[in-house]
Amino acid sequence: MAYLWFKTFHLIGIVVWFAGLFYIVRLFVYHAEAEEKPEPAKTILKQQYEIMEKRLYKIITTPGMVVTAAMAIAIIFTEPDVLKSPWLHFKLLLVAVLIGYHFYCGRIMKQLAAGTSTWKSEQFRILNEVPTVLLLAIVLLAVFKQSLPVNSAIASLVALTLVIVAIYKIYAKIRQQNESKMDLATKSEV
Ligand code: HEM
Repeated sequence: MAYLWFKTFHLIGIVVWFAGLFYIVRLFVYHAEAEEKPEPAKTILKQQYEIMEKRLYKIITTPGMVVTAAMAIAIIFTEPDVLKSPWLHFKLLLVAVLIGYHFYCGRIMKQLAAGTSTWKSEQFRILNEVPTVLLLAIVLLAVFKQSLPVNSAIASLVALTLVIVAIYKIYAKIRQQNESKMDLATKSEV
């Protein structure tokens, strides 16, 4: 019974952790775009994003990671045999990459606050897709376990990456068209 409780909170921790990871990099996009705004909007927006990022990281994202890991350890204590499963070893490898990504986001957050970040908003948009791919890979491993259909899993990861790239390119084109339209409208007003 304890095992099911731990698994429940393991899953809740994952939802919270990923909500934070996805949202924080979206805030980085807005934070980087604020650099291009005229004063005083630039300073006001940057200060606001700095506060939002810090709160999100400390109150949502990091606790989400801690709950996920703590509940995973509790599951392993109740079912130690699971440690012998090769799928878990591979999952842990991917989780290590995810934890690295988490702390890397913390580093970028500090650089943005110090004004030393060299990241462009477009680069943050691409960075934000890293956890999407990790999420699919980890959940596939956790659900299928040793019976994971490796070929289909790789195909679905490649398909997801291609869909992300296609959406990114279409979105970039739409943004570019909108910006050109706005430029034209501003020029005709002047
Ligand atoms: C912090 C490191 C983690 C460890 C040590 C860990 C370990 C475990 C263990 C031992 C189970 C129970 C497996 C079983 O029922 O046989 C489990 C379940 C699960 N984990 Fe994790 N996990 C971790 C992080 C994650 C992350 C980051 C995700 C998602 C991105 C995830 C997704 C899942 C899912 C979906 C299940 C339920 C699988 C099922 O009921 O069949 N885990 N995890």
